[in-house]
Amino acid sequence: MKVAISSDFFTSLSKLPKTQLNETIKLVEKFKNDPKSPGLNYEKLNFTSNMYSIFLEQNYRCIVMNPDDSNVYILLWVDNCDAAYDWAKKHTCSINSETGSLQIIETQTVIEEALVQKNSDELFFNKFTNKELKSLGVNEKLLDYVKQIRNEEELDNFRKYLPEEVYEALFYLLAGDNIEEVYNYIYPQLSEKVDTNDFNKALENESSKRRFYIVENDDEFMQMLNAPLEKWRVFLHASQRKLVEKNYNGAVKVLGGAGTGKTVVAMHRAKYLAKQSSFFENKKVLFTTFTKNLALDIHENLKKICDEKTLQNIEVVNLDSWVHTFLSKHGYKNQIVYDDKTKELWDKALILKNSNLDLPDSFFKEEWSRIIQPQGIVTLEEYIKTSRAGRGTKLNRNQRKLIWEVFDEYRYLLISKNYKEISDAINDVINILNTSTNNIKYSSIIVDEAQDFGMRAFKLLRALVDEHENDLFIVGDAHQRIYGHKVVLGQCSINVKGRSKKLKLNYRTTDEIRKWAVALLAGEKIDDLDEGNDSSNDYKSLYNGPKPEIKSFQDFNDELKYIHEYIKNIKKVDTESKICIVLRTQKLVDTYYDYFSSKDLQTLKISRNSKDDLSDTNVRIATMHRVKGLDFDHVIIASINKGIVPLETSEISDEELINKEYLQKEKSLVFVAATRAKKSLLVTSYGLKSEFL
Ligand SMILES: Nc1ncnc2c1ncn2[C@@H]1O[C@H](COP(=O)(O)OP(=O)(O)OP(=O)(O)O)[C@@H](O)[C@H]1O
Repeated sequence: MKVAISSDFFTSLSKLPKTQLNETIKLVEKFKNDPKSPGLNYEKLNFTSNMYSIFLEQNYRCIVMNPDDSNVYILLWVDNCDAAYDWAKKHTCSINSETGSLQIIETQTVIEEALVQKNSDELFFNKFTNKELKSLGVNEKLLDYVKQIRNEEELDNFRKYLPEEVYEALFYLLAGDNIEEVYNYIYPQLSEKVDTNDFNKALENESSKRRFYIVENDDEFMQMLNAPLEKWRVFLHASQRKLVEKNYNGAVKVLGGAGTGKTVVAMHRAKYLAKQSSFFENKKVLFTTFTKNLALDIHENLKKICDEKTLQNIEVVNLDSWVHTFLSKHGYKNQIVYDDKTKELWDKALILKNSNLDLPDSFFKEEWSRIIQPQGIVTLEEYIKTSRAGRGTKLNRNQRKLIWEVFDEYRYLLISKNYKEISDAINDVINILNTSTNNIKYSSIIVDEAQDFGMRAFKLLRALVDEHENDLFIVGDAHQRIYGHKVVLGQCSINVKGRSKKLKLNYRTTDEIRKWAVALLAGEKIDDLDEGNDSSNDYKSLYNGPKPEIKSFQDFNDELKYIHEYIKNIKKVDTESKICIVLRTQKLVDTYYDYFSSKDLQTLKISRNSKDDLSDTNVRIATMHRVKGLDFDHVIIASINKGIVPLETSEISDEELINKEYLQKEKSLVFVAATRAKKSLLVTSYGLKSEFL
């Protein structure tokens, strides 16, 4: 017996009134345990083959499919009696003879409506034969309609009638790919001949899994029923599922533009590994991120997709917190410090700068963070021998000696205060791990936001998991690097050769917003977290919406008033939507927060230490750094003025390479902020606007 539930069923379930919702959940539980249970009141629908209705109280019905002579039962829809019958009359659920996927097709409706927007464009799909279109999964009944589609707008109108993978295939054809390319991308695994009566097999088809869930695990299933709206929890895209459910012969790297579901994939991967209990020997899966608030959000989301036992096998923590906890357990006496605490020490150390060296102060800090710290250099001898590849200024032996005096002093000052920079603290962890008998090791490590991790962090992660099958799963996107410097995984003993993957479909952002954001980074060289480069050419979004609105104002008050009105207008039509105002600095966050709090607008600041409460509809205000990894329906990036973005800083160096990297990071910050938006993006400035606009 196989019991499955369609994604449309979840959608219809989420629209039920509370009483019917609870009743349906009870019924579904009964159904799942035994679809033939006498307690289920079945009625054969005579206007369709294979479909039945099950009675619920107060005249509600579930529509179920049970193909002839099969042991497959699929829940398709739930609604009030008339609407449920109407749905069943208008839809068929059958196996596509070309692709083998189970497709729900709306047949009895006036679908011409979707194609009313006649214009002079030629009928785009006319140039393809029926056989070609059918090979991509287009149902026989829809062929004539598909052939009337002229452009992307019409395809979008028609989208609701097409199975997702078929829409995608047509979208790629419109974008210029040929039939073979599209076929290989969407259906890479198809080879066998299709049996259109084998529903058991059809449910296992990769495309079917995007809309049918086979009920196997009770706890997991009940969790899904209680949160039916967020589809990513259950229905992964085939390209995502492929990465999750596979055994790899070592470390894997997954790249993907903003919103392509890297975090979703990483979470499902953690679940997949944590369920393989044989693999454990009491070791857990570590899921680590760069920022704390994202780790908290991920933990909340994992609770929604994992049963309790699986969840217990996963530890979710941002790496800095992990390091703090580990060291305090080991009686560490030093205080881990960040830039705010070290500034004073640098000022003192730089007094020793030799006046014969014509180098700005910023040079020393850069040299420290790019060469000395990542490579763990502690003596002059090591520094003299070290390669400084990638640094603009050349240094001879004597110059290195003179420079070292400043570093020596800076390190002395750190030691005298019992301060440790995070990378030194990480080194101490590695040393403890190497000497300790009670070695903490994980069965697997999943790394999200990998682009922001430094070299030492990766070395620590390497030390925390032995090299074996499925040891490391690293996801990231260097377009979004806003903290650290480029790291080459291969130099951290992490070999991903032959195991580098890429996600290409943006699920979050409209294509209009994606294009605007990608254009910000045009011409920048973006790395692939290893030795190569990454590109955005193959990164697409299948959603459309309004173009980003870019507005400049004379002064601050005009900008604030406009944003206020803009938000009020969104709230009128999209009352439950999540809106976020994103700013470059914390000071600006405070200013905007004070202003809007004094108006009739409910606002909240996103903090470093708390997870985002999805049910809260207050307008969020946050820095660009703080919104990393999150999503909102509407994003407003404000105060994009000259001097603020890119932020003018005394740290600007006269080394061309460094300045270029600084500018790239500032662009990445705007890129991250813009790509948080699902539906709309407003970008505002006042006075002189940023050069990025
Ligand atoms: N298969 C899917 N079906 C439906 N929604 C999905 C799917 N995969 C991802 N999403 C949605 O797309 C959005 C982006 O996903 P996610 O945060 O995992 O992307 P990301 O690549 O990690 O993004 P970023 O790098 O920009 O932080 C989320 O809202 C997520 O719920």
